[in-house]
Amino acid sequence: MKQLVLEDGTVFVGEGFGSDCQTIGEVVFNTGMTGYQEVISDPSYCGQMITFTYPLVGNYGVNRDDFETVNPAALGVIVKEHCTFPSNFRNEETIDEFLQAKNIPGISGVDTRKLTKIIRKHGTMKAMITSADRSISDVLRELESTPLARDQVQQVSTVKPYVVPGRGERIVLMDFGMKHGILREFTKRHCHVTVVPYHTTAEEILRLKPDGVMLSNGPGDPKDVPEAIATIRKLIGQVPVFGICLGHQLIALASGADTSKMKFGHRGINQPVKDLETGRTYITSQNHGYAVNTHSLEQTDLRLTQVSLNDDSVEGVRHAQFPLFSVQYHPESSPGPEDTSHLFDEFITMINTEQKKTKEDSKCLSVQI
Ligand SMILES: NC(=O)CC[C@H](N)C(=O)O
Repeated sequence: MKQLVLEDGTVFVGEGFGSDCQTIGEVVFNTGMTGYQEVISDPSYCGQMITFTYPLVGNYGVNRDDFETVNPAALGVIVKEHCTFPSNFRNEETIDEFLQAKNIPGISGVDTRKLTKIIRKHGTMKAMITSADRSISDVLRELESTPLARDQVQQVSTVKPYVVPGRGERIVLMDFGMKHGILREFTKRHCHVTVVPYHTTAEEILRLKPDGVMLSNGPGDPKDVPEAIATIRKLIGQVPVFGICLGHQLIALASGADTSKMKFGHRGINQPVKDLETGRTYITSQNHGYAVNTHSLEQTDLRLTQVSLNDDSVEGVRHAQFPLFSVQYHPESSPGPEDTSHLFDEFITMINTEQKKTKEDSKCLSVQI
């Protein structure tokens, strides 16, 4: 038997599955009814344990296609029930086998809706999955003396740059813990993508002569990656930029706005977002625990373009002069609705418009000469 002990002393006893190891992390809840494979393998969960509000997890197994990264960075999985006989034509292994292979502990038999209500009330909490034999006071002492990691981006970003060739627009993708879905959206559109580590400087990026720079999602507090904020500050105005999730938060910080930690965040695949430019509402896929502070945008060149219909938090911004926009949610879905995948087309259109402008400017210049 295993136990999940929250830092406030709440204890849930259940059955262990997956890896047998002990883990300490931040518990966050995801409300998606499907997509557990993509969620568990999303690198933005680095340092966190995921609890699913949907009661049955693993019923279509784990397949070879739906990974968002090869080695998941989530620290634990908490479920009401995990399926041991998955049924699906793509099924390769059970969630239990998958978590064992990836050394991620799981606990089942937990009332995850009760757990979610506790988190909604108190906010996200530090917790431990450990053997049910350990005394609670002992576990609480260890929890208190173990700080949560703050170097998650460093843990999940690529160590070296690499290229995914294509004949289209040349994109430099800053990898803060990129989901494969983002890369997939660019390769689908025939782009030539150079993926670079999180600490790549603006000079190194501009030397690659990119047509556009994509800033990926990633784990942790955006303020923990000051080197990326400094890079982005230099890129703004030099090249078209598109940011997703952590990338969006870093753009805000680089522009002089501020971010803060939300009480329990947005994690799920049915989050409604209103586009203030068109008046349309989109259903989006989300996974974030930090948000850009709305009023902090006032003293910047960023304009608020999208808001969450659940809590009015910032979901999108656009630069007033330069070709740059970003969103807090995941237009690449994986998992979730594809309502906003057109944003990748908009980015490519933005790049092409900029290229045309530069060509016309150089023509004017040569006529004057
Ligand atoms: N998916 C993401 O990029 C998450 C961004 C950031 N780590 C947050 O939790 O808000």
